[in-house]
Amino acid sequence: MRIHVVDHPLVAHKLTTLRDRRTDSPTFRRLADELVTLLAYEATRDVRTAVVGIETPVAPTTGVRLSHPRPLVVPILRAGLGMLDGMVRLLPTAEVGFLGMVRNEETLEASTYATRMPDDLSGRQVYVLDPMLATGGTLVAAIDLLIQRGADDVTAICLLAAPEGVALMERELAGKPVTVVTASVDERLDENGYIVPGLGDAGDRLYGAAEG
Ligand SMILES: O=P(O)(O)OC[C@H]1O[C@H](OP(=O)(O)OP(=O)(O)O)[C@H](O)[C@@H]1O
Ligand SMILES: O=c1cc[nH]c(=O)[nH]1
Ligand SMILES: [Mg+2]
Repeated sequence: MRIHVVDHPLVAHKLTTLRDRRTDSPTFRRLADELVTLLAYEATRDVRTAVVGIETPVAPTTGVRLSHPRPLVVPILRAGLGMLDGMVRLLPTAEVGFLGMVRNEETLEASTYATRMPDDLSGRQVYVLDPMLATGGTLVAAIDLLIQRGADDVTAICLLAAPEGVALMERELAGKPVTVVTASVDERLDENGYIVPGLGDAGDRLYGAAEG
């Protein structure tokens, strides 16, 4: 597994406002959207392309286009949905699948409540969107499923990560074709499994507190 922490002043600037508790939901949504586009620019450095021939108004030449099969983008509901628009703005032809996952607030175990994506991902390049890599339970389970279905290149884009989650991924996904791209690896997790300093509950800050 590889990890890439994007070191860029615009990323740091947007992340600082995102972390600020005074930032309201509409601003938080806009910043998450802008930030994912910047992270996605780095995360798609190895997106697969094919050489094509074209003609400009002046001369024939060659260029590149995204190759087939198209990349699959998988936001992890709920909070990952806040990253989808920013991602598909950069990859408008990507196919989109959905994974609904929730972490039990006491045990911190992740469970899956919805899966809507192709059964066969053989040879597919997949981009998983989840703002928070905390204990890592959610992303490990999500990526295991994608690899079981045949994905051979998985990149997780996270706004924030905790060292504990990165370590779990390194342990559980060792030797697998997985990359994590994030704006920051923070200090630690607190006793409730929240990233410190973090930004709080990403789902709640995007969409309001969830019941049930
Ligand atoms: O690394 P982990 O310890 O597994 O935690 C990370 C997960 O927790 C949050 O989801 P949450 O369960 O709060 O669901 P939500 O997106 O519906 O708010 C977050 O969006 C991640 O998916
Ligand atoms: O800090 C955290 C940890 C998990 N999920 C969140 O939304 N925030
Ligand atoms: Mg949440």
